[in-house]
Amino acid sequence: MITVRGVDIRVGARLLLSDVSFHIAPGDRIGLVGRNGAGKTTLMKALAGEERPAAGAITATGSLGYLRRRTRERANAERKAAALRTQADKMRSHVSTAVAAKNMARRADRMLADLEPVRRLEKVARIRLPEPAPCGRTPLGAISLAKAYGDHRVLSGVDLAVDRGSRLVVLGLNGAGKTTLLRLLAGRESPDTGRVVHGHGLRLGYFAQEHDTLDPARTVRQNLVSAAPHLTDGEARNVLGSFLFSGDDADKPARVLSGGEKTRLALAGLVHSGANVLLLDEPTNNLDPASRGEVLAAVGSYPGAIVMVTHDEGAIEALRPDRVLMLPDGIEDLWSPDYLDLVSLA
Ligand SMILES: Nc1ncnc2c1ncn2[C@@H]1O[C@H](COP(=O)(O)OP(=O)(O)OP(=O)(O)O)[C@@H](O)[C@H]1O
Repeated sequence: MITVRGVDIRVGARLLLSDVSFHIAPGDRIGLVGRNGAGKTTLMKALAGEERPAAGAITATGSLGYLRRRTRERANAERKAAALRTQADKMRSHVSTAVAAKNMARRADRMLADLEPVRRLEKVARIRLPEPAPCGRTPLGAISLAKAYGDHRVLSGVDLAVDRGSRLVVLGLNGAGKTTLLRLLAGRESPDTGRVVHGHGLRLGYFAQEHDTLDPARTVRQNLVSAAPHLTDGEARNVLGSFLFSGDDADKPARVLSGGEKTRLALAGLVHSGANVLLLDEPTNNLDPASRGEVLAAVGSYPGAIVMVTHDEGAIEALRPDRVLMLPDGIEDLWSPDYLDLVSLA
């Protein structure tokens, strides 16, 4: 699975590709068409990890991600080894530098010998996500939201615009109103003043910390199919497998699931529901490392918009937020890694 988001590629000073976004799922067949010099080969190199984009991001999950990392490491090592060899060639002819030249050439050889051979893909990425339903440019917004419980004012004057495919992380100390904001956006509660604005084509998916989106009496499979009714039996089985539910697990009632299993099931339903905006409240709570990895891969490659509350730095890395909203003040800013220090406090 590869997700390309807002990628710019420069060749020297020239901007060869600008704002390229698309998504490749396992089994997809894509033809790249363009005139000579349009950037087809450069884009292929970028997908393989040999070219770095000047802006935007290319992310790959599963064995594709592994392959891209190996390819990048190999390209770096080959560049360094070539530079060492060039330098060694220049120094070889002088008696005073001949020994150093020989050492440099040896170092270059060692650098290449240490590289793991680039392996062919052995299996495809496990999670295959459908495209979210089409929607307008800003599927979800909020205008001047305020909420109090009794005398306790939690939120006041919070404005928000969630653009298609955008990534927003909500940060704030305990009790700052993060869950309250997500509940207001999800329509689970009403604001005292202000309003939530639904844009054209909005399909909202809400992941609540308490898993109240699951029906405890229904089985794992039934819960998935009620969240994502378009799935065939075979697809539902594959989805459950990719979210680590195998064999008999599918027939268990949701009420017997552990906290981590409920999290996985709720997220499997959401990412396959056709939702184009996901509201995720602490989606990695209670997860063992394998489940957390699957969930983060799903979050990282989901092409719709996400509004996430989390105190998990790994979840932020997978999300790659564009913007941050700080509560209770409702201050919005472009995301910067400087905000990571605040994540564990949130
Ligand atoms: N139904 C309710 N009735 C009364 N007070 C509530 C209710 N829901 C939330 N609160 C209060 O509103 C404040 C904000 O709660 P909220 O759960 O939104 O905070 P949070 O930022 O998500 O906190 P945390 O990081 O601890 O999850 C808290 O003081 C909480 O006790």
